[in-house]
Amino acid sequence: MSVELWQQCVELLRDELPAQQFNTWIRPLQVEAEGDELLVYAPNRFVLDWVNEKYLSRLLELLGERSEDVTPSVSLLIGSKRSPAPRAAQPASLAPPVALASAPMVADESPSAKPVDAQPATNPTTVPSERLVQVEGALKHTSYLNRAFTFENFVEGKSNQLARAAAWQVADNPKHGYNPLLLYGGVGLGKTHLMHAVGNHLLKKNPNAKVVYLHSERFVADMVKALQLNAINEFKRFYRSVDALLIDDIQFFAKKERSQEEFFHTFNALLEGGQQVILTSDRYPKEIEGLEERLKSRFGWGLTVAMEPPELETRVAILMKKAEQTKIELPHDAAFFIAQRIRSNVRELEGALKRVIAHSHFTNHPITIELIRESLKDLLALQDKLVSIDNIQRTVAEYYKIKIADLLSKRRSRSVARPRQVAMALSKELTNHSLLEIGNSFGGRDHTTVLHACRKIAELRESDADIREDYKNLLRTLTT
Ligand SMILES: Nc1ncnc2c1ncn2[C@@H]1O[C@H](COP(=O)(O)OP(=O)(O)OP(=O)(O)O)[C@@H](O)[C@H]1O
Repeated sequence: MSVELWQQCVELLRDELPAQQFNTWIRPLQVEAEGDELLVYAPNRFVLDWVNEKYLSRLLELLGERSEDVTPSVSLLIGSKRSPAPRAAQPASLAPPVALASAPMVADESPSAKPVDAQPATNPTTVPSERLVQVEGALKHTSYLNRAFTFENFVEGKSNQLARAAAWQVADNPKHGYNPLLLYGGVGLGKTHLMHAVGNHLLKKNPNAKVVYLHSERFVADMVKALQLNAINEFKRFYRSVDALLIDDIQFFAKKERSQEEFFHTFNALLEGGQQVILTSDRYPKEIEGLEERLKSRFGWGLTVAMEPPELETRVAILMKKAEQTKIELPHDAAFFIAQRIRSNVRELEGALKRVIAHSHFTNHPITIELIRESLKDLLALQDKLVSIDNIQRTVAEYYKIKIADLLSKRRSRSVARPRQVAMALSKELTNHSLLEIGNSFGGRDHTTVLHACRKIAELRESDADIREDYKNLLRTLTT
């Protein structure tokens, strides 16, 4: 059984699963061959159990179809390829009670390799008190959490459900949740909000808890300062004494070797001490260039969850929630209008709402679609310019590698008809043109053809992973 064959099957599974599920459960798996057997490593028991329950049988089926008369033999383990749990050393009792004829499981809850290069505890410092105060001064600001970022204020939707559940688990059950918890995704999608929500919840449960939040650049700056002041020991002690360490945007650690080194040791010390670590990143950590492999591998010990841009219904719910918080009356159709047009991320959505509210206060008029059009005039004009039917046709043709003329033609072959339907559905979703106008722009088709295309694509987005992915990619290209 080869690793390549496994990778092929993983690729096939990628087509069958929504991207978020794939990224959360399948992507962190590592694999290596041992004789005829494949050893598949999950970063923790949670992932292992989930993969075992939900995806392993499908993977075995795919492997079976491709490995002719050999019965696929796969062992699912906890650990990682570079430091796998030594199988021979595991007593039989480690195998969880899951019967899997062709996929025996061996699990080791704790990461097998203790960090060999973890630094010993630092000696008590003898630095003069003045320097100590300076360093503490530099560190003090780190502990402030944004009290407004709570679970209650966080609107749940398909795109953030998993991340919210994982964060809640950590908040409600630290030490038994995932450690580290790493949330990743594009800008303004609520990573910082969720991270603070955990911190706030920990503080609510235990007001004496030392919960420290900071941006990774702050960590770097503090470390540089501590080095300059020859007070790195205080720095180490401070960060290792926390109950929970929350670090935002760890991609900024890339290429900062000394900081990574320090962070690595802090991280290990916290994990060993059972203290909680929560991290965010703007991309999948394995894809951060200039980040040491050993750090990437440590991140995998906990749970890594993707956050996606919210879908329309969630955007509407977020707007309603924000309006409620500011005690502003926002009619549902007005929220819908804004949510339909501002789709890139939640921060932009909030920004648009703030502008609308300010405009309403300023003119002393209630919030109506008319008022929204007026207050977001420049934004909407810019968007209309970007998202014209012409632009949609150009982008779709490019994406599917067909000619724009094909989209407008009468050709009915699948390779052209499906992209045409996608382009029509996108035109309906992203522009304010009527069905009739859209039909006219696609070679003079009537409005029922456009309606049929929109329904067909909506249906396929539910049932066909390829179309779902294509549509998502095209939406992203056209709106960001
Ligand atoms: N699901 C949500 N419900 C309510 N508010 C949300 C939600 N998601 C994001 N927000 C709000 O959107 C704004 C941006 O969120 P946040 O700062 O957490 O994004 P981020 O993913 O950390 O972005 P960046 O990578 O740019 O730091 C915040 O004001 C936050 O409260």
